[in-house]
Amino acid sequence: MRASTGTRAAVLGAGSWGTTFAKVLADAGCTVLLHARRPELAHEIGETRENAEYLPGIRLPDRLRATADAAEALADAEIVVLAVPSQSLRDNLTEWAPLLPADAVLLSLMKGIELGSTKRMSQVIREVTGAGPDRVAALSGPNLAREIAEEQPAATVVACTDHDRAAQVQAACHTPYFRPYTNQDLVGCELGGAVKNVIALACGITEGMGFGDNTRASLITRGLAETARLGAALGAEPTTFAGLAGLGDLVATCSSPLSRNRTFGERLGRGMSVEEVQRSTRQVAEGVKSCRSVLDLARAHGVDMPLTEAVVRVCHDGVPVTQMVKEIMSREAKPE
Ligand SMILES: NC(=O)C1=CN([C@@H]2O[C@H](COP(=O)(O)OP(=O)(O)OC[C@H]3O[C@@H](n4cnc5c(N)ncnc54)[C@H](O)[C@@H]3O)[C@@H](O)[C@H]2O)C=CC1
Ligand SMILES: O=C(CO)COP(=O)(O)O
Repeated sequence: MRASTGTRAAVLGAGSWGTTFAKVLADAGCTVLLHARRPELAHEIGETRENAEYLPGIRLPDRLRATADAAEALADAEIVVLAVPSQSLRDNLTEWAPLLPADAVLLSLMKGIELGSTKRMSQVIREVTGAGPDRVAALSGPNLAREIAEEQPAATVVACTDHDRAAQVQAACHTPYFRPYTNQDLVGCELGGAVKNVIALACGITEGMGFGDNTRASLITRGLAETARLGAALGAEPTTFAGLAGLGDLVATCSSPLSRNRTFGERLGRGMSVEEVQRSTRQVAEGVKSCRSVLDLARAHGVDMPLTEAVVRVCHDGVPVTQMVKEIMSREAKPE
């Protein structure tokens, strides 16, 4: 493990993953400023060393400070971590862009595709900030926030087209419980993270309907197949989808009761409406919106994504979950 003591990091977004990753960076030796939108949350973290709303019971390290002042968070940062909901990134970043240090790495933790533009988060970051590809990275893998916050061992991928930058971020977040690998396939890693949320919704739906492990394994496997098809059309490396940002994250999210996407789907499967489920949670379940942008992206590239389409039909077209299952199962028979 390379020591990274002294690296200055800013984490923008104090939700469950932003706060957890800020802890990881601090545990790896970085000096971390965590930016919360609400001054009262920043104050509470400072006073209690806990983000009780998102991570109750987790003590945050002393090397981590919280602030509601973005300029203070970003001053002199060498690594700027973006951890807000994907659909609000463009607006948030437009506000922060003038404050970004010129050479800082911009690291996306987000797993979504922008509605309308169908852009990946790294593309939004480059467009808003003008940063070159060597400064923009993404972190993705089987990383349910609560488990990482409890220091349960896990691995992840730091993706950047520039290997040296990926290695810089890798060193900055490597701890005894968090093991980052590098990968230069940014496209594949970002797609893996965004599409697995959509497949986790499908898994949750069938779970809520009372179906078991065969159904889930079938969805995971066919979900991976359609993710890889989209990746091939967009120039991703096929091997990425067999890795942590592909299969690894897909399996974790589709299987875990901690996943917000899977839980959202489970509630739909039990009969709640999309609006009812949305009202029942404060945290972001990215797949609910990103299913539409993923499908738009697939159609623009002539890629068939039947599971993503099924999730769109339930989440946005009001199709009942029983009908969704019938539609998937009655598709034309074909070779695997
Ligand atoms: N929670 C997890 O286990 C993991 C989450 N991720 C990804 O990280 C990203 C952030 O997720 P979380 O921190 O879990 O989300 P969250 O819902 O727990 O927190 C979102 C944070 O963004 C802030 N925010 C800023 N602008 C906002 C706006 N306009 N609307 C709503 N919130 C706004 C909120 O105040 C909050 O601090 C997502 O893309 C998610 O898919 C990735 C890996 C693990
Ligand atoms: O991305 C995640 C795990 O890697 C978290 O998934 P959820 O957003 O569904 O909780």
